[in-house]
Amino acid sequence: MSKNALVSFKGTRNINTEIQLTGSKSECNRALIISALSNKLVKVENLSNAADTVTLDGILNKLGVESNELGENSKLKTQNSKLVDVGPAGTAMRFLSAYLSAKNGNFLLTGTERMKQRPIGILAEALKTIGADITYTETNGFPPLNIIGPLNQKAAQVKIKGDVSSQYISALLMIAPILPQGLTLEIEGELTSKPYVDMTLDMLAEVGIEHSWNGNSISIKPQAFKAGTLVVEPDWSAASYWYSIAALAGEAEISLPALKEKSLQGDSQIQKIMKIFGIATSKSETGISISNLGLLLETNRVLDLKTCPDLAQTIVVIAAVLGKNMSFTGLETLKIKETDRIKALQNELAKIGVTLTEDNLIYTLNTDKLHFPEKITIATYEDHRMAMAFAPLALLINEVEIEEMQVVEKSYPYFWEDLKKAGFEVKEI
Ligand SMILES: O=C(O)C1=C[C@@H](OP(=O)(O)O)[C@@H](O)[C@H](O)C1
Ligand SMILES: C=C(OP(=O)(O)O)C(=O)O
Repeated sequence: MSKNALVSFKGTRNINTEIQLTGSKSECNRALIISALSNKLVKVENLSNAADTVTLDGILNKLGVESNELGENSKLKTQNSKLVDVGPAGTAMRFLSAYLSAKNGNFLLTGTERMKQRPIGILAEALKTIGADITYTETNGFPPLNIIGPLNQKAAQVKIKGDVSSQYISALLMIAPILPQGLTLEIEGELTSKPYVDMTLDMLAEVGIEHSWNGNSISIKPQAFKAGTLVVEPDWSAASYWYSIAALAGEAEISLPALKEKSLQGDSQIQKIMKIFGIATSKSETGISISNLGLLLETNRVLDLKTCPDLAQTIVVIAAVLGKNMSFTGLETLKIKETDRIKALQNELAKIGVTLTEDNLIYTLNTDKLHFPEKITIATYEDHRMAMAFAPLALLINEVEIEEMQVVEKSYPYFWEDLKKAGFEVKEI
């Protein structure tokens, strides 16, 4: 049985701290795949300690050692598939589906029970069109996948739906340069989480891979990776919890070294979004610094979060506890993440009298019955972001119990230590 965290904050709600955030898991997981595809010509610096990154790194290292043992050019003769378990890591599942299709071997790619409910058919079918040998071993369209590589390229052009997960597109773009005919993706429908596709293309460009993007079509020709080092920046999604702490504190001055205002990560737009909650961001000598100006702007507006889905829980919870009846769009993909994040938010916000209701894909908070009990217990649904989005409530509620505290490992393993550093009391119970 895993432990819960009992979080509290004693004394005046004044936060003055410096937090060194771990590397971005999105950048890391791309860097690791690119490094493996380049046969280690590309190096990675500032690897994250996020469990999703540690898992992917471990898998790629193990596969690398095994393929070296067999010799560079020998075809794997094994009949039995090799088990590759990504646990809860969505990027690892999606990126490895493409990577393993291009590799020599017979793999059973699987993950947690939740991973088996997260759709992968759009990516798997696109890979099959390109020539991959993939079968669903349990449910059509969902992991686990049996992948027998390397693929024999049949098509260089593939249509792919863009509105379910950008990770499918990133996965395909990363293997494109090593495909004999390269790849053109024709994106159908609106592209969700677009900054993550930009991040993929920018990181590929850093190691010499060129692309063209015209209208809805992205092309990458077969080409070689250039030797180089991909240096990972701190995680902006993790930074969002410090914006939340700043917003709920009376006074706050939080320094986040090494973060860049202009980042490859789309979640850096938290800087702009948080202005409406009175949080200012400034450049410091070491990184960035955030402070609470105590000024709340007019929040009677609709915020579109399609380009930053991982910020949704943070922002919805901040608006809820500050009593802002805001509306949000672009939340469609939240239902297929670590949990159904809409349901999880609705359940947990109900505990402070707040509702989140949907009408025509517009989600609206009603905070008219907002109240803060003496103690609240938050369920986390195997979702790191539920734990981290709700923990800052300890600035407003005497005791906040966060169930299954280890969930934060997925992207921000030192979250609880960092909270303590900032003056929170965190007891494991
Ligand atoms: O490519 C990435 O690194 C990610 C893309 C996003 O997923 P979707 O594209 O499925 O929205 C995001 O939610 C996830 O945490 C990381
Ligand atoms: C959705 C997330 O991750 P993934 O899809 O990689 O599991 C996340 O980190 O919020």
